[in-house]
Amino acid sequence: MALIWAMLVIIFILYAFYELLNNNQNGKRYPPGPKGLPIIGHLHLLGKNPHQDFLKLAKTHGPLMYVRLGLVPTIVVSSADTAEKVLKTYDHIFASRPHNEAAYYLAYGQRNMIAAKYGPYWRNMRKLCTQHLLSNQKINSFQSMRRQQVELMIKSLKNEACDHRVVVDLSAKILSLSADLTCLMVFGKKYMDEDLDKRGFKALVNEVEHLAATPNLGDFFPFLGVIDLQGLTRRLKDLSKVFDEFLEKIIDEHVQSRDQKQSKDFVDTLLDIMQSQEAEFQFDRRHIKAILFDMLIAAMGTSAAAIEWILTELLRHPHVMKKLQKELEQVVGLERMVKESDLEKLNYLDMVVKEGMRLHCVVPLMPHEAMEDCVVNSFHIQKGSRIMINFYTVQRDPNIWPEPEKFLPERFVESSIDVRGHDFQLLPFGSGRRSCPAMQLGIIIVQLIVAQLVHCFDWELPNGMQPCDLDVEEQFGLATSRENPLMAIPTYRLNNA
Ligand code: HEM
Repeated sequence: MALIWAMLVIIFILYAFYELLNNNQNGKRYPPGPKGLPIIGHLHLLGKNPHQDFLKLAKTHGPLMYVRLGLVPTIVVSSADTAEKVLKTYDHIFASRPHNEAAYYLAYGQRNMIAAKYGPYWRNMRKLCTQHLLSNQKINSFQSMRRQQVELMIKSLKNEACDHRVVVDLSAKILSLSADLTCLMVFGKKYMDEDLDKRGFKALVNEVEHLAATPNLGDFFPFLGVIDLQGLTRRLKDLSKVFDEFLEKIIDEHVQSRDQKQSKDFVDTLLDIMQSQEAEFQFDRRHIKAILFDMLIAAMGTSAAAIEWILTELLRHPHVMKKLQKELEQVVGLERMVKESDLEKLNYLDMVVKEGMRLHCVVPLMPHEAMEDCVVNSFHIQKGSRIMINFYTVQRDPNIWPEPEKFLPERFVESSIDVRGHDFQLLPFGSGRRSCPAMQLGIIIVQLIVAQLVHCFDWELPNGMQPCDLDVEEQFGLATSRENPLMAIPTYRLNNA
């Protein structure tokens, strides 16, 4: 009991000291924001979908809003103009990442690329990944693997569709395909549910995603990290041990079979780099494991969620689905499946994918950190602040997007706006130094799988459900996906049945 009292007194003194420091604003003008509570600041205003809560708050407080999450000063950016200032004009100031308990325990002390602080280490890691793992040449080398895996999924769906009007869990199918594509590219083989440990591969990846997205008191009150009031640190340490053993085993297997291989997965490429000592920084097994972990976590859920959302909207808008099928019939024909080389001719598909990614932002809030004091829109942002660019709000801004809640692929007719980070009103892959280094791969995977599923099957909702009744509830996470699985009835439509 005495210990608890002592701790409460320490917390109170620290808090009083913190408030004293923060109330002394030296005449600086800070961005507006809602009124906060003592100690917790604005944490109570955030629910299970914080990007939606921030959108509501931004309507009152504007495109540059100040909130305090526990002890962490946080700036929320909610317009394309302000996003451009943060991600382009002052990118050199905002390109770091804040401390993150989950990444600290799971990713070797934040040694992965996603969570690394800005500096020479991150720069070297990023250069190494973009040159050796995510280059166009490397992405193309996996083209036939992608074709085979997508065809396998179509075959399995076709077999299921033979049984009259079977309802399939499309979310699960897409996630499973995305896991297989990722594992084959990164590790050179697929991992089944029974792999990794008794909980199973996908369940553990799921757990990582869940823990990484759970608000951790240690991130908002740094001194609470060691106390682990929520029991999250214990779970994170347990998970990191399981993953570390798994990744060690994979590296050992690759070391043993290296000479017999013709095509190189990511592990082979990283082992080559380690042996050649060509990396411009100390590069050992720990770094290989951190990169492998990154690739797995960053790739699987994001692509799957984007595809799931686009199919959701196609099911909600049958006339768009029909129009896309028409384009596929004209460009590909009904005698064969879609190839990657068809994608550049599919203009309507491009519009459908852009509109799906605009309306359903898969990574709505990726945190950055200010490395120096800075003035944006005449407001002061202090060094160490967490910066959240709310891509979800930007992509639903009615001043830029008429009828922003509607799924209207036609809004991209005659428009040069694309998703590659130059147009600040549409940033599904971010922009600037910390933008997604696998943008090209992400676009290929999403376009290919959406096109294939729409080309090979007619889709119907189960139990007589009307398109407008299909829900769009979101589940915030590392990748924001559908809360409820997408269920639909496929009917094979190509002539080679
Ligand atoms: C549709 C699929 C994808 C979407 C929507 C997406 C989106 C994003 C976004 C929004 C960011 C953060 C930008 C920022 O901080 O401002 C990001 C970062 C990142 N993504 Fe992706 N991504 C996708 C696929 C992938 C894939 C397939 C990989 C790997 C194979 C990948 C690897 C990464 C990495 C390593 C980072 C961190 C970059 C850094 O901090 O320097 N992503 N992604």
